[in-house]
Amino acid sequence: MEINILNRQNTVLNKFIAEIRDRRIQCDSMRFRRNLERIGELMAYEISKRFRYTPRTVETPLGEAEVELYDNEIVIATILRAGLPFHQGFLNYFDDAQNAFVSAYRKSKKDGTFTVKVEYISCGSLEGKTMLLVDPMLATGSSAALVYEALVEKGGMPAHTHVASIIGSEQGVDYVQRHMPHATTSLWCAAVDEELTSRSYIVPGIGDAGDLAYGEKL
Ligand SMILES: O=P(O)(O)OC[C@H]1O[C@H](OP(=O)(O)OP(=O)(O)O)[C@H](O)[C@@H]1O
Ligand SMILES: O=c1cc[nH]c(=O)[nH]1
Ligand SMILES: [Mg+2]
Repeated sequence: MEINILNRQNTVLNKFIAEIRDRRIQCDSMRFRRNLERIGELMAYEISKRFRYTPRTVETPLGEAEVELYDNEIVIATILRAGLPFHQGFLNYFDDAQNAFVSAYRKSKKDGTFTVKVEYISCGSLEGKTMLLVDPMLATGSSAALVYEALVEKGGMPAHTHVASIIGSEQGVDYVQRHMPHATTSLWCAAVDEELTSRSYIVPGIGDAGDLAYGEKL
């Protein structure tokens, strides 16, 4: 699996990551959502470098211009809730993409562990398409791997899947490498942190992305 960690190069992305991590800035939920969206836009640009391009001719008022355009059929798939602002960033650039939405949540057990439950799935055909599975947090990696399986079962097999996450953990990166198809999946993270808490929150991470974007849930 191709793995791309974007903050290994210093760019303006660092500022957006710093703002979503900073406890004094992240509590401004409108700015937090917009930062997830801005990171989605930057990642869309980076991922577009992997697409397949063919030459086209565009008529201008004064003549004809040659331009290379991608012809991948793109599906942007998102895990509710925290994925929504990130998804919007991708959709701002891939404005003609199809879209898929999946609900996944952590169901706690009495012993303090949890399983991830996938319930709602809305998607069209994925067969032969380029799927972008976007979710800002990759903690244990279970949500991404289970949602991928559920989407493929319902929509068919994409030609290639780009899993895009903002903050990953080393454990999550390792998990998706072991549980997703090697040849047809790429992973993109803005940053990867070393640790998880006993409740599988990323350290230093950002906290709970869904709550920061939309408020605490019961
Ligand atoms: O890699 P994992 O260990 O599976 O964790 C990552 C998941 O956790 C977050 O969602 P959460 O369950 O907090 O739902 P929310 O978006 O509704 O807050 C996040 O958006 C991922 O979907
Ligand atoms: O650190 C984490 C882990 C899962 N979900 C989050 O929102 N944050
Ligand atoms: Mg959450």
